[in-house]
Amino acid sequence: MLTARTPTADDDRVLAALAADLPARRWFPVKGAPAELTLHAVLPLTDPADRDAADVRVLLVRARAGSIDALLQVPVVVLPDGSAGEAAQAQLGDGRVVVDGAAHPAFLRAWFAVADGPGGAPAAVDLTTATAITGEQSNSSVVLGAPGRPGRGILKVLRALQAGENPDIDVPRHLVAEGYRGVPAPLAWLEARWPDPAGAQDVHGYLGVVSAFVEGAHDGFELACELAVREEPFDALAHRLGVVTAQMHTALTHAFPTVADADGPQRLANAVLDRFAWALAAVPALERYRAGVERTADEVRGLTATPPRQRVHGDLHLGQVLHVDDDWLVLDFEGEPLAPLEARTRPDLAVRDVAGLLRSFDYAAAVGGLTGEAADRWTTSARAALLAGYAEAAAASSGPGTDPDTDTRPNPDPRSDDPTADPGQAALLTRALELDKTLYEAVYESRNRPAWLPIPLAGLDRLVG
Ligand SMILES: Nc1ncnc2c1ncn2[C@@H]1O[C@H](COP(=O)(O)OP(=O)(O)O)[C@@H](O)[C@H]1O
Ligand SMILES: O=P(O)(O)O[C@H]1O[C@H](CO)[C@@H](O[C@H]2O[C@H](CO)[C@@H](O)[C@H](O)[C@H]2O)[C@H](O)[C@H]1O
Repeated sequence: MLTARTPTADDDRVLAALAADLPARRWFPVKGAPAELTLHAVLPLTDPADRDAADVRVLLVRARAGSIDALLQVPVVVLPDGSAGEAAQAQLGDGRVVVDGAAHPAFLRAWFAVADGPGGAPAAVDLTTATAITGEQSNSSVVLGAPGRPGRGILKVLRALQAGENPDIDVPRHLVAEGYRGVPAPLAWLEARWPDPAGAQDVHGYLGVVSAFVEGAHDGFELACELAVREEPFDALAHRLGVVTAQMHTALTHAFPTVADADGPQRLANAVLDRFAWALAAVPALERYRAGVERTADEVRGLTATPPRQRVHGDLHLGQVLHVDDDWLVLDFEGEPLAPLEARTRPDLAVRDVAGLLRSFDYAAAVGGLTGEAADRWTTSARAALLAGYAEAAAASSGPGTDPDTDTRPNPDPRSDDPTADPGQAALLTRALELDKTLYEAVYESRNRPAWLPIPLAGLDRLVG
């Protein structure tokens, strides 16, 4: 466990040198508006026992703008000028340069020296090759080890730090402990203690995790977009994804408690209205959907009940699943990065994850260039396939180790103890959670990728326009 220290004048200097560059990073949570950056604390990672060790530090930078107040992890390596080549991120003007730490060998060696877990020090992971992923990510991932060689891992440097449990590490650890094989196994993780920006106490949380690297995997979103570009159906893949999602939900009910919720319909209706108010504050153009959102919330209040709440993925979309060997693996149990941790670890409705995947089909169709009827055709059949796969596997899960894609026995009633077994109620529940997710996406896109805001807006037109 690392412990933070108070920043020195030299740390301030490093941040000052980086200040212009940080807001341009994909993971920086404030886009299109100036953010106030302050150096909150520093986690020293330089090995004090090694006189030749490189100067490795993790800056904990507080970024504030409007309603956003995030504590960001910025790992850096400070090197003599001329030794960093093209990788230098900023000059300190005193013969030293600052280099982004995330994929730097000195940072990785120091990281593994203090990490915990079955792949921690001495590292079972090959640190001689490190390649940063350049993707649409809220965090920064670095692939460790060379292709086709043993000891490959993927380090995820969590960018917006949260105190307490980290579902992205805890959930896969629990699932693997349960014998579930649908997630990459966590190999090493790093925890730290830092002063709470909002209080006098120190808090503790995770800085990152290394998971087993899945060789030859295809990102689900890229795969779906490629098919959409060629107007080829995603249906078979969507069906299997529905199966895998239902199996993940079953495994989660074994690993974590479930909670019956007598006030489920009220709670969900209020949550949709709260989500709308939150989204409206960030994207005033959403006002035109008010009547439709309120109508949906009223319909939800009329549900007889909602299914028991359980641990869920929380932000399931095609970018969180990997296709490998004709199957899907699920990643990134962090939940919605814009939500507080407490909300992300609460038991929730499993159908939230199904709704997340359904939304993703709209994104894949749009990014793949499909419009009008072609987009409708592509998404409608993918949606039907996903829902069918999910329902079949939910039914099959009542028998041990069953898989609907290989099991030939007749299915028992999928939701015999589920109050939303009525198809109309189930469809309303899915629609309400899709609406909730689409409102979230409108905020996410307006903050991160304004050019993509039309995608959730088109979704809102369809759901409540
Ligand atoms: N274990 C893994 N094996 C192979 N690739 C992975 C693995 N974990 C993540 N990736 C790749 O890294 C990308 C980002 O990972 P993810 O955990 O979703 O990060 P973020 O929370 O920042 O979105 C994924 O879309 C996937 O392409
Ligand atoms: O960074 P995370 O993967 O944890 O999730 C956030 O970023 C996602 C974008 O990368 C965002 O997902 C939205 O865009 C996806 C395509 O890039 C699309 O497949 C999803 O359906 C859509 O919600 C996600 O919402 C956000 O939390």
